[in-house]
Amino acid sequence: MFSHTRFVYLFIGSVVVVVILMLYGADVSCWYSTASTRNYKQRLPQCIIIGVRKCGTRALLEFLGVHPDVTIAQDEIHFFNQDDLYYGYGIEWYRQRMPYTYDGQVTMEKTPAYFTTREVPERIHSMDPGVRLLVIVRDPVSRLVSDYAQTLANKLARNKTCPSFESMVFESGSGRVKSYFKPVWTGLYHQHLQRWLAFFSRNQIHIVAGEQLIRDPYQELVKVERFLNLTHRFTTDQFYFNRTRGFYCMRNLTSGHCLGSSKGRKHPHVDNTLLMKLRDFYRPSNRAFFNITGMTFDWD
Ligand SMILES: Nc1ncnc2c1ncn2[C@@H]1O[C@H](COP(=O)(O)OS(=O)(=O)O)[C@@H](OP(=O)(O)O)[C@H]1O
Repeated sequence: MFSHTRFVYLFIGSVVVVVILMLYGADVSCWYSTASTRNYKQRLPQCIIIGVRKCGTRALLEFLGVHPDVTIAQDEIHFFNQDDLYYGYGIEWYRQRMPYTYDGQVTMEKTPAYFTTREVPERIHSMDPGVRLLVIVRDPVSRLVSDYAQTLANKLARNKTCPSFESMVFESGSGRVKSYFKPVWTGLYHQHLQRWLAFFSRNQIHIVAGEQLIRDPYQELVKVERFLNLTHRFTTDQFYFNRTRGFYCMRNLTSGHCLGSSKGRKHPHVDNTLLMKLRDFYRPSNRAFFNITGMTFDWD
């Protein structure tokens, strides 16, 4: 038999343990509210980061995941862009790839290939015409060099050689930009966005400035918070600048977390005349993009 005093000690001890766990960031809500009352289940995403590849999609997703009302799918799902594979499995397959969420939380996934794949806007629209979309963009010239840096790193990791940036991006005889080369046309943001606007209204699509997310993540995240009608829960101290990485990382009560080493690679040197040619190539598309979005960026 427990004495009265032992019971009091046990009770106080349990409260102390719970408080310590909460201080260390553990979610103990499930201990006092049953899963069924808060409807804990897998849901289709109410918000998708659709692109653009190499513009900061992973940083955006993980930073948004810091918000208590956002739950993110860790992997890129590629459901809507993989015709013969995943899309054929049906929407239930997709739902099962999503994290569990409570009522009122936003489920989010990111697959950058959605932005440039022709069939995807219609497919996402048929899943949910009211879905919110996030598009993060960056200077298309740096985006292209970043894409090349990734190809180069992957080849080197497999002990393979990689053609030069110049030979991949420019035609050998004429020196013209290979506009038909996927890494090049990915940066023609206005063309892709037009296809999305055939299915979604402009106010369903929020554009995130990639360079700004690098410089000051908090400010860009607050804009997304507003776009998604989330309660304001971001604070500046959730993000800290890591000098070694040269990027902002996330902080919780116990530790910090930076993105993996494949994010923020050193870019290979590209000759200035090639960069100038690429700037000329992208300029009309950039301007069309600024017109459609009603936004301007410091790349032109
Ligand atoms: N906080 C933080 N940490 C690290 N990296 C950051 C961060 N914020 C933005 N970025 C930029 O993200 C670029 C990679 O973009 P993505 O995540 O969209 O790449 S991918 O398409 O998923 O492969 C990556 O591009 P590169 O610098 O060219 O590697 C980064 O510039």
